[in-house]
Amino acid sequence: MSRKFVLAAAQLGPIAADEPRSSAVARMIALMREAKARGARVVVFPELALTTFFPRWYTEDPAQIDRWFETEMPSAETQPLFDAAAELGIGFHLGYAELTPEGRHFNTAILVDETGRIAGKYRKIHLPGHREHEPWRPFQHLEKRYFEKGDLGFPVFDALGGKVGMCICNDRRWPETWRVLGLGGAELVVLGYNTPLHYPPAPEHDHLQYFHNELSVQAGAYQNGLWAVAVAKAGHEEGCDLIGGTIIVAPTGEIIARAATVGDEVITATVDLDRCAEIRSNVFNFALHREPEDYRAITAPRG
Ligand SMILES: CSCC[C@@H](NC(N)=O)C(=O)O
Repeated sequence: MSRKFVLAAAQLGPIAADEPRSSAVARMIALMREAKARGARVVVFPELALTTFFPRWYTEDPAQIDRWFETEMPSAETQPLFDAAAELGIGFHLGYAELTPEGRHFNTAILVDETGRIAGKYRKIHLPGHREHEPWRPFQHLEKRYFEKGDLGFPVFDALGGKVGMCICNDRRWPETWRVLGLGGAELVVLGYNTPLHYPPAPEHDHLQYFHNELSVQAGAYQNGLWAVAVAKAGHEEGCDLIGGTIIVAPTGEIIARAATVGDEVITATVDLDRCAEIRSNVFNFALHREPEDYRAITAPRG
């Protein structure tokens, strides 16, 4: 299978709280068709792409929370997305809230290959925000309340003719995420995000939200010699502004495609997985130049 292909990132604009999943799925199918028309082999959708970003609201009622979660994938409501992908022969990445048969809640993403097979699944490890209601905030960020920490590590999957790693939103800010994926051999990392423009605990950093997104993804790509795609759910959603800034980044750290809006938008780039060697055989040749004996503090237990 060719290791050179067109990759699409499908940014989503806001999803209202009362927008049915069928509407979000229809929007994604339209973006998927556009991606295919532009020659894409795979299209990457954002974190929690089926619903509004519900951790912005506090509730103690489990039923109010569970309604945002998927108990099966595909489900009746998401099957049309799988059907469209099979019809078009295109792979996709989808973020959603997962409720397992055991009653466990995860912030999850799957990678579906061009044959319709679920080739990979990841459950978010770095859960940002807080657990209890903090009424002083203009909106909540209750991922620590509504999700368990992911239990699948940072796996790397055989897909798209190469090695594909996944992470989700806040994970992208942590160099450890990228290095573990890089050590696992990832040649492409796919991720989605919901990032509010306003960060209530440190509003003096609000103007840096786009910069920090690019800084994190570009550094992760370059320092591990891999391709990265980071895809936003963007725009004014239920009173909260979410950044756009969807990007595709080469192993050199260069941004080669960037969204121009905060709405539904497809961007594409030609990805050659063999280009990872430009970095991985040189400055970040792990076998030659890494010094793990001196990195032990990184994996010391929380103190
Ligand atoms: C409250 S922390 C900042 C927001 C966080 N968002 C998610 N979804 O992880 C992010 O890292 O983009």
